[in-house]
Amino acid sequence: MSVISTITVKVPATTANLGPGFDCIGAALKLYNEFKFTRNERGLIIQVSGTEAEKVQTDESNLLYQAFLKLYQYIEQTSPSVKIEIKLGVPLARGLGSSATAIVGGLVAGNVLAGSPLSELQVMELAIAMEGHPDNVVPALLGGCCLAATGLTGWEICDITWHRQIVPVIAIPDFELSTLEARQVLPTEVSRGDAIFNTAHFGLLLRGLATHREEWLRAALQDKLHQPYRQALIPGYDAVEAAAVAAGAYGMVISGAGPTLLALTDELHTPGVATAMRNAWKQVGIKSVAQSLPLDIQGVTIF
Ligand SMILES: Nc1ncnc2c1ncn2[C@@H]1O[C@H](COP(=O)(O)OP(=O)(O)OP(=O)(O)O)[C@@H](O)[C@H]1O
Ligand SMILES: N[C@@H](CCO)C(=O)O
Repeated sequence: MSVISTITVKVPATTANLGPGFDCIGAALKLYNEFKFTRNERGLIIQVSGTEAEKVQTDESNLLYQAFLKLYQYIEQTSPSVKIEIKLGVPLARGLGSSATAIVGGLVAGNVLAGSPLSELQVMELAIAMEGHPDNVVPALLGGCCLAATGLTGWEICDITWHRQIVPVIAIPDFELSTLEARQVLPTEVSRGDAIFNTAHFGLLLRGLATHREEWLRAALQDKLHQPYRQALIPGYDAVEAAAVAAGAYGMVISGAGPTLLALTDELHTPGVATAMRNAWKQVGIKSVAQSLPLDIQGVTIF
């Protein structure tokens, strides 16, 4: 069997939670990180280019490399020495699944270089264990919008129908919010009322996404498990939400753990919603980049 000496893995950004689906739903977006691994006898080399490249670690602590090592640990083999070239398109710590791209990229690259001993399901389980929740890594691997739930013997993954007329618009501010910090503000227990609220609204979200029925979508994006606690970490949240809705969005939510904000709208209102979100943030002194990003339906690609 010939030994593979180089491989490139392209992994999409993801937006998790979609309001009431905290820690269980996410969608892949057409924004990518690319990771090239080349066997290299002279020890670890990590080179980074692209968006905010200077912020990524270039030593053994790099998350992408840690995931690569994890794969080899799991299959009980010594990892090869590699040169890694990272091309960043997904901004870091903004709620767009940058850590998931690194985890998925490192595991998938490691698996291919090792001769593909693990199935896609095994790689997915390792990725979920590393990230701690499934809602970014699963769509990053599979593409589209995915729901992950613990089954009786392992994870159950459902692909969620996303009506083609529903367009995501994201506004990415120029400040970071780590997932760790955004999880620390959450209560460990919630009331029965809040649990029922989210159960009902999550059901409504799934039906709203499938049907594009506007009144369902407008109501469905509400959440009581994480957003009320996280909004204080995102200055201007209320103003950006009001501007997005006034410009024609069905509603707005925090993308992942934030601070990126995600509005759902239709094709016609997309430019107006993006401009309104950017302007609302500008008025409170925050620079942002706002744009529509279609769903990626392919997930991780290898070449
Ligand atoms: N391409 C990468 N290579 C190496 N490490 C990365 C890469 N991308 C992200 N990371 C690591 O992940 C951290 C960001 O993870 P964090 O979970 O806080 O945010 P996120 O994944 O962007 O957002 P969210 O999980 O809310 O979608 C970075 O600070 C960095 O340490
Ligand atoms: N579900 C996760 C996504 C961010 O990684 C959270 O909201 O904390």
